[in-house]
Amino acid sequence: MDERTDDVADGTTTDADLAGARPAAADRDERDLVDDRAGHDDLDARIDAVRRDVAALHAELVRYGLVVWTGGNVSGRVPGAELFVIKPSGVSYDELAPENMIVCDLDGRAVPGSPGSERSPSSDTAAHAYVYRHMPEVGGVVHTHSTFAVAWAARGEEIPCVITAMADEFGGPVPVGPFAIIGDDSIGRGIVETLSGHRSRAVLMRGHGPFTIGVSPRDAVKAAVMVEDVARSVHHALEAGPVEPLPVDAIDRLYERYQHVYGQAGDERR
Ligand SMILES: O=C(CO)[C@@H](O)[C@@H](O)COP(=O)(O)O
Repeated sequence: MDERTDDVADGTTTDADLAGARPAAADRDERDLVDDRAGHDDLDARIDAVRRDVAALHAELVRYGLVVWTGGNVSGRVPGAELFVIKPSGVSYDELAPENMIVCDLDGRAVPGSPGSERSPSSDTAAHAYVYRHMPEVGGVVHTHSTFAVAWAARGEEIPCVITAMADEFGGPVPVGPFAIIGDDSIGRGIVETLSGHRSRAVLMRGHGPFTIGVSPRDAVKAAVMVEDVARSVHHALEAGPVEPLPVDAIDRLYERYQHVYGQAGDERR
């Protein structure tokens, strides 16, 4: 191990120092992973804050019944740095903690020697990284296998906007993205191609399940909770018979109200 990695072992080097390190692998981009204006000390604090936030938000997926076993994942962009934090792959939700979250660059590579990097990052890391590279406004990404949203994804059907809760949260139908197999950029590309310029913060990846985005990890988790809620409601409505989409002007008015009036002035989506 080089001196820098040795320092990590005894705690004298932090994420920030490593995140500022020139990429170790020769084939890495020469881009700077750190916003120089911010400085390293502040960066370490920002990374720690995202670690805490992302670790805590995984408990919300369990709380709302959106995942089973080790399925699903949450990530959060580190403000002012070309980095994001994501959970380790296949680790029990009971074990997840800030110190075992994994800091990755925007190519989805774990920062060498950073706390948690001894484990493999989520198997969806490439998808999350693709979204962060191509949607700079996105601060958080979530994936779940929540039952009703997965059922709509299995059928390859968008969820029609037939209730005001959908107009509020998604500004229209929840769209379906392409069938894509994990292992390269195809899931991430499907998310970006479907959601770029779209009001919805949720996409039903065909044959797989929901991915959601947000201005923050918490915003993306909220979208994951709400897409499962509306998927369930609309499914049950359809069981009783046909449904009618809301009028477009009503959807527009409800969406605008929800973005700019609902909640408090300091809310993050304002
Ligand atoms: O859906 C997939 C992959 O796309 C699951 O493996 C995913 O929910 C959980 O994987 P990770 O534990 O994050 O590696």
